[in-house]
Amino acid sequence: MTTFVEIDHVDRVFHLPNGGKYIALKNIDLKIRQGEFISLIGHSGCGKSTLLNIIAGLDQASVGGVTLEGREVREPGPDRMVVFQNYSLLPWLTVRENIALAVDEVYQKKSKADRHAIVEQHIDMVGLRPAAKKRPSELSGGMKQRVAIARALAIRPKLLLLDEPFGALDALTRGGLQEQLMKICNEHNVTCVMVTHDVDEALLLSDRVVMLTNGPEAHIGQILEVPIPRPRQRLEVVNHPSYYNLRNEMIYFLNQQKQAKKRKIQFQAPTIISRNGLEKINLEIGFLPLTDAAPLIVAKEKGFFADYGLEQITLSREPNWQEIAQGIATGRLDAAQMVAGMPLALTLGAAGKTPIPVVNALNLSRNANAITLSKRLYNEGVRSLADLKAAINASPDKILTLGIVHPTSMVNLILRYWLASGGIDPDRDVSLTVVPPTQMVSQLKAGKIDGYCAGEPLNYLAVHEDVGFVAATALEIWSGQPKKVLGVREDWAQKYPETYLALVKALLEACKYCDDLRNREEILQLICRPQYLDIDPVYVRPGFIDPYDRGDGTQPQELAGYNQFYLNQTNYPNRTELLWMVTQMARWGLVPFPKNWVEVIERVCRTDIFGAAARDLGLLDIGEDDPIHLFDGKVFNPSKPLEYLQSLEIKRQIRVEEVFI
Ligand SMILES: Nc1ncnc2c1ncn2[C@@H]1O[C@H](COP(=O)(O)OP(=O)(O)OP(=O)(O)O)[C@@H](O)[C@H]1O
Repeated sequence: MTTFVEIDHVDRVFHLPNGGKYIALKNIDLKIRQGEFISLIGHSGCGKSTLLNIIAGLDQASVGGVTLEGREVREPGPDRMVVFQNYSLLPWLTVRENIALAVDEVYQKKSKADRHAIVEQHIDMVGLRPAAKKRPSELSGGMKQRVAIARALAIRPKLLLLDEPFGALDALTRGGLQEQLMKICNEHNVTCVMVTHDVDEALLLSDRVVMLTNGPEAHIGQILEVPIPRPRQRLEVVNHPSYYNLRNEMIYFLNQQKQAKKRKIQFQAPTIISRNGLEKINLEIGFLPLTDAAPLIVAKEKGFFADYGLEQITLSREPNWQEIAQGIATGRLDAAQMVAGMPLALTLGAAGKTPIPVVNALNLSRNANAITLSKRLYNEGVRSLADLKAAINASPDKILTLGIVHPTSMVNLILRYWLASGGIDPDRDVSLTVVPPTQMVSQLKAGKIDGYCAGEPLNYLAVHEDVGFVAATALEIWSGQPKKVLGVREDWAQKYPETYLALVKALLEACKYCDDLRNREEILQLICRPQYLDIDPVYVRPGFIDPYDRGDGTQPQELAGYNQFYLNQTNYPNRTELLWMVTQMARWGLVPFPKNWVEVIERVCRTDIFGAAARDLGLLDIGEDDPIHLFDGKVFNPSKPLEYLQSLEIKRQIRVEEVFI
């Protein structure tokens, strides 16, 4: 993406009269393309206007900054025009004079006739010719806002900034103006950032909706791509297949922020409730709306948490894996469902982040990942990895984009491994991009990505919607691969040892329940409820209960063990597997390979806690650290990880360092 505006790690700290400080914005990082329409949405007071003012140059970031076409924004300028909710027109000037004032100021070198023509063109653009001689007091709210927009556009700003521009208008006027703005932006390729509270307005106008969390320290919680083609008609937008999904995502995010705020207020009261011999029985556990959240949902709904004394468990549905990582890092979440590599990556401080020791004493699921490629590739004859390589070779100018849910997820490591085994360099021959799971299918449908590696039900959804086919499943690449784990901070585990043990035991029981196939129908109904996956069970059945069609016309595939929660030593936090992940993260430059890898693995992989839980439950066959067999015939021998790493052909520069944890 060519960056037009870059908001580069912006913090805004306000110094308060009492000597304290208020951190309104924290680490806002966003790149905007030319011609893109971005909406900023979030609850009142979260910092939307503060951010807009920083982009406008009306306010300064305390940390980081903003660049427009590579130049730093330090003060207001005619290349950025702001349209405010209250119009800001000069009351003693007419419509024409208000617009002319800005035009005369900016275009001093143009002739009077040229300036006049610009003013008249913009009066027409917003349909105000009959009112051109009227003063603001003689205009309706909608007309005043049209003047403000015309005035802003007349000086051809590079960036149009709109702060709730239609907030004060009635619904009819608002609708008309939204359509006019959309038309003007399309015709003139205007780049816009708009603050709004209105979910439908954001979806109608935007290419991307940036959702801010509540302050203090508001940050970007989620970014939604709106894959609805332009030019847009309101009715077509509302009828677009992704509209209600996107709308639900936004409402869910906003509701969740509201609840988080409430919980923060309740936090004033003592938040640690000790009972039943446990240090803390009230836990907040994060999860993502994916099929493999089943053990957490079952533990709550079937009473396994309560059986182990954990009486007050809140399952918090999170928008993406970044939010899970942040929730654990800040202590907002006690524990979370995590992608398998996340405890390790957080502990090592992957990608230059501050290391946060996180431990795993329980694997929650295995397999149920797959690689989906687009129907377009299918129609070009791509069926296998070799076909994909041939397609890439045949079009060297076109770089395919493939989605992953998080850099530390197994899907990233598995997709990279699969590509590299076929001679495709995952960093050079294709482009990998992080997409929240909830947006994977809509981005594939919109042609923004050409495929992805993800968990279920995302692969089957692409097949069902006829936008993709499954090129390889986890069972074919590495049968039994770890998928989701239970992550908690190491200091949390030390502070609440009995609680942690109870949590592991309750979830082990839930995992066992999930792998009793007689319970699957019941579990399907539980996990699809609105507060969890919020999806029609029909989309989750394939692979979970029924076999599924891969979307390539072949017979439904045998999927026994595809969603695995307990059988075949699923839950053992296997050190060999973790070490393999270290090699892959080092292979792709996410982390250095730790000289002290034994220490790192022992620290993250808490087989001692798993062993204690298994013993208490009478489980004897708990698992062991066996070598790993992958689809390309290579065997990973844990006694020589560096040799293995060096033997891999496609890789980045390997750094071998002592890692201090
Ligand atoms: N000059 C200031 N000094 C101290 N705090 C400030 C200052 N300006 C803004 N804030 C605080 O920063 C936070 C963000 O304010 P901002 O106006 O950006 O929010 P907003 O999301 O635009 O809200 P709304 O939707 O209600 O307009 C608020 O908590 C506000 O009280």
